[in-house]
This record gives sequence, C-alpha cells and structure tokens, in this order.
Amino acid sequence: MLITNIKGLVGLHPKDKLVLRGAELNHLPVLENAWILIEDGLIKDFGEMKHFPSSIAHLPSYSAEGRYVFPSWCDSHTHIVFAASREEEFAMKIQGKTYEEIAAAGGGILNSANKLQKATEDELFESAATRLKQMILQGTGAVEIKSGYGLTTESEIKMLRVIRRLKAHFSIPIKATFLAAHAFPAEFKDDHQGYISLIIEEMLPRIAEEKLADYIDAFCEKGFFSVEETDQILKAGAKYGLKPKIHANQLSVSGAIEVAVKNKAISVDHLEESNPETIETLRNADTIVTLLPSCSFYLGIPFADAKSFIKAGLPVALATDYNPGSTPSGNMNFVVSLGCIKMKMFPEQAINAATLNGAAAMELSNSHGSIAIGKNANLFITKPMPSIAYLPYSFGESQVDTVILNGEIYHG
Ligand SMILES: N=CN[C@@H](CCC(=O)O)C(=O)O
Ligand SMILES: [Zn+2]
Repeated sequence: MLITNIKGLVGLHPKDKLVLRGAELNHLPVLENAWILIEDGLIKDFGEMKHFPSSIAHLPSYSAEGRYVFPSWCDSHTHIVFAASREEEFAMKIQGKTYEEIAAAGGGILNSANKLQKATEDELFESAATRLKQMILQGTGAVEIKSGYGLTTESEIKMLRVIRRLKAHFSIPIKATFLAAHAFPAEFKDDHQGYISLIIEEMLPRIAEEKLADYIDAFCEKGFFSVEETDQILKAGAKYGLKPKIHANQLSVSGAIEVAVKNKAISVDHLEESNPETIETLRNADTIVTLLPSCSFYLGIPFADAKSFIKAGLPVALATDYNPGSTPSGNMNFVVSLGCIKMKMFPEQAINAATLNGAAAMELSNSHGSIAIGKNANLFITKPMPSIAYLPYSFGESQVDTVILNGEIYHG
C-alpha cells in the first residue's frame, strides 16, 4: 500500500525511542506533504512528496490530500469482556450516589460478576468482539484487556479464554491481564485471605499452565485490596512471570503506587488522586503513569494531575478504561480530547501519550505506537483537517476516516 499527498505524517519518533518522559512528550514529530509505503504489514519507507521516488511511482496509491496519517491509538487499559451494561446505575449516579455507594448497594463490580458468571464463553466473545470492532473503527490498533468480572476460578478462566479468542480473531496485538483481585466476592467479604489463597493457589497455577495472561493487576483501594494484600498477589504473580499493571489511587492515595513500584510494575493506572510523595516515588521508577480521563468524566471524580506528572519528568500514557461501571466508552479520540480539555495536556502531549506511551504500557513500543521504518503499519487516515490540534479540539466528532491494520484497510 502506498499513501501519497499526506498533509502530515504524524508521530515519526525514531524507532529506538520506546517511551517519552516529561518534556519529551511535548514533541510530536510530523512530516508535511508526505508519502508512506507499506509492505508485508510493515512500514517500508516514507518521505516528502518533493522527493517522491520514481521507482515506486507505478504502484497503486491512495491520495490523502488534506488528511493526516496517525499511528493507531494504543489503548493500554480496558475491561471490554463483560456480560451486560449497567445503565441502571446511571440514574443512581445522576441522583448523586458515589461509586462506593453504588457498589455497597449491590451494584458495581460484584453486579457485573454475577452477570458474567451466568454468561457463556460464546456470548462473552460475541459482545466483546462487537466492542473491539467498534474501538478499532475509532482508531485503536493495540489493546490491553483485563479479566476481573469472573471472581471465581472458572469464570476468571472463562474471561481469559475469551481474551485468547479475541487475540486469535483480531489482527491487532492484544495483551491479557489477570485481575481476579478486582473485588472480594460476597462469600469472602470477611475472609480476605480465603479469596487471596484461591487466587494464588488455584487460579494462578491454572492460568499460568494455559498461558492465559501477560500481566497481573489488583484494584488497590480502600474497600477493595489493601497494600499488603496487593503485595502478596503481585509477588505470587511474579513467580509465574506476570508483571504488574495496577489500579492505583483512583479514589484515594492508598500506598498503591509504592507497592506497584516496589514490584516493578509496568504501569500504574488511574491516579485521579496523587500527592508530591506519589510523584517522588514514580520519578525514580520506569513505571508508566496511565491516566484514564473518561473515567473521571463519567464518575465525576477529579481528573488526574497530568501537568504535574509531566513536569516531574514522568512517562504519561492515556487509555480508555472501557468498562460497564466507570467508563462505558472505548473511544480514544474522546480520551485525547479530555486529556487536552480537562487535564490541560497540549495536543502533542496527549497524542504521544495515547500512541507511543500507550504502546510502552503494553511493552509493544518496539513495534507499535509511532511511525518508523520496520514498525507495524497500524495507522489511521483522518478526514480532511486544518491542523493536528483539530482532532482533540473537535471533541465528540470522529476525525478517523480510514483504518489500516497491518497495511490493509479495515472495514469492520
Ligand atoms: N476501578 C476498578 N475497575 C474499573 C471499574 C470497574 C467497574 O466499576 O465495573 C475501573 O478501572 O474504573
Ligand atoms: Zn480499570
């Protein structure tokens, strides 16, 4: 595939640039009036139209006049395998009930777990595939998906098998995260160690044996998993080679960041709550700070302090957190808009955070997340736009026109 007359080829970071920290996020390299050649699913070459090589002039080409070409969004935090939506909680939220109050009233994660336990693997696969297709059409070209609505050995494995089927069915990279430590099932409400033993002694060995997960996660939060419980689970996961990606500081500063960094987490996700100590801990780590602004938008909780994180030199990524409870949306374009509008990130920072740093938060940045020779050709072509900033500026209206996966147009 050859694309010519591109108004701007976006995200041309050098191939060996695997993550962007702090001020590095300010720079989004763009080549104006460009062409790009894709071969065998990979980026073969690119350049300016004024130096267009005559040797490829005979190839059929797509003219992208007035349009930009972006590397696909890399969505490094989702929960898209679920049995049912939870809009019954929507009215409760509108009445002013908090996330914690809804969970205490029988809503929340346990509500999703009840429904998921009754659903078949086929049903879960079909609905998750529909969601994923929609996300891809909105520009996403790599994704992480968590378990965590099973909460029994069989149902957690059922979720992870669904993710394995999604990996086989879709041509984008998918990473699977084991999140049995999402909530304590009702029968373990007063027996936390009982559930943790189930995770460590029963679930983990079976998941490792079937190679069902790439990462391990825990919802480290007041009322969910304590710092000590999280530490125990992460250490058990490490024995099976599962690196942590942690739900941290969503509702309170909980010590989650410290326990995540101590366990060499790939990423800490959420951070709607933070303080100078949080930042100090992260400054000395390689852990990526994944922010989820559509969760703040939907729950009405604070937006993460992206500006301070960037100022402190941290590697910030953006992701959707698509799930039925706190973020019923998998739209990365909206995430990038919210990053700018609500977290005061500059468009360049938000786009870098949603591409290369999102890829890094899935350990995929050697192959995805930027445009470089030899990298995978998961890209999208925009509608005609006056500038790059127009994409986040025109929130709620998709600027993604054509999606290319592995060098081929994706029609859904
Ligand atoms: N916070 C924990 N997990 C999800 C919400 C899960 C749910 O409410 O179903 C999140 O990332 O926001
Ligand atoms: Zn989440």
